[in-house]
Amino acid sequence: MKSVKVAKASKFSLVISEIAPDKSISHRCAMFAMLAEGTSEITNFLRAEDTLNSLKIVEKLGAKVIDDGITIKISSNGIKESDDILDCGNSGTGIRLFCGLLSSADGHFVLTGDEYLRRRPMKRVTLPLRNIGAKLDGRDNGDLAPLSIRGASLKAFHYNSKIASAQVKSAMILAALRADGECSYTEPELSRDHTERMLKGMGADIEVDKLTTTIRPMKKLLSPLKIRVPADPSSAFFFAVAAAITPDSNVILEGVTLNPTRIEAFRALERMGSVISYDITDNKYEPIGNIHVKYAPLKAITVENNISWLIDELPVLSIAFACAEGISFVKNAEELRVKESDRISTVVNNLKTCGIEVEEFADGYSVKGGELQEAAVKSYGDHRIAMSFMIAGLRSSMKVDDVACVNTSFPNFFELLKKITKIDIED
Ligand SMILES: O=C(O)C1=C[C@@H](OP(=O)(O)O)[C@@H](O)[C@H](O)C1
Ligand SMILES: C=C(OP(=O)(O)O)C(=O)O
Repeated sequence: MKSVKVAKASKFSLVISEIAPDKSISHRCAMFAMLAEGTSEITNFLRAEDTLNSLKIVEKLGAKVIDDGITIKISSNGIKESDDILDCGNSGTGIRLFCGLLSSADGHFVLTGDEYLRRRPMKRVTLPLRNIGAKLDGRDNGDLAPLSIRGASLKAFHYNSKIASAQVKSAMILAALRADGECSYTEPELSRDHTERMLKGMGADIEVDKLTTTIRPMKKLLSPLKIRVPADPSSAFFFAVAAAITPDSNVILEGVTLNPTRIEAFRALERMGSVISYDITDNKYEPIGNIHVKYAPLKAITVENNISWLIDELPVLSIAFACAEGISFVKNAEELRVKESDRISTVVNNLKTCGIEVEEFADGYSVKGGELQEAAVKSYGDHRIAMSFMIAGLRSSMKVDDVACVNTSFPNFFELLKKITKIDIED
């Protein structure tokens, strides 16, 4: 799929029940099933490239996976050495969490990924894991994939992380489950907490006290997961912004996880003036429900706190900034530079191409609200950049090149966008 042309939209009113299932939770379902005794049963698993790669890896590691198209059943008899490399594709979550899971497994493993993933930093997990005895290596002294792991015994640890990263935290929690004593992990700001919630739900001995998670090693295998994966708020947010920038529009996004560490972008949109309500309908592992977003004129805001709670949504939030009155700022967001693309420069370059005044800083950018111009922009191979600028097209028409990357997280994005406007896909 080479490019997409998105036509300017007129007002719409939609209820969307088919938002892509949560990517973070789906990865964890596949991996955590390997720690359980018995069969985990997962419905609404995200069938997108990133998470299907994790599922394939789990199979290569010896798990039995039965998929009837609705429920995925995973049973494991311990992690086995694979006779092949383990390809995480585009997924930072995949590769970093597998580092934690495999550090103590019996055998030798090689993790790799696509050209984008092979450029992303891995020292954030390989160094702390090496410090507790893991035998991990890779290019640039363990910073770049392909990574090789020789499973080893791990020492108990107390780790103070300098970055609020759920991927690092989860890798260390997975390692801690098999370390030789009680471990703790402290982060500077709470990052998404699916790992803690899900593993606790499976019976792991994990306690969370503000920014510190204490983990006692597993004495026995955990209980299997029985879970329906909720919709992904990071995917839902594209359609929240669609309604927020299209006069007289509104959207109801159904069955989304309302985990407080995941809905900060909706809170930011509320601060900008959108009318948003939340309605909890379920609560297993975490609160789940519907989010209703109504158009209202937008005003500029500064986003600088709890950045990890909206890090993936910042590209499309920036489209809302471009449609708001005043200058919005993103600060403390240097982590954006090490995602699938350097999202500070890719957002800034594309907004400039659309005639918006922007300024780039080391840790963020500013966006002066104005009129988005019809333009042709690039995805830089990054799914969130591709989808963000397709949403910008609802305001001004837009051609976005290189959009196959959308399949990493949200394969039915195009189908849903078609409910709002006309799109031409060039294969
Ligand atoms: O743990 C996770 O599932 C994720 C954590 C975040 O990355 P960091 O841990 O690098 O902040 C986020 O950007 C990513 O999309 C998913
Ligand atoms: C950063 C992302 O994912 P990952 O780190 O898993 O590649 C994302 O989905 O925006």
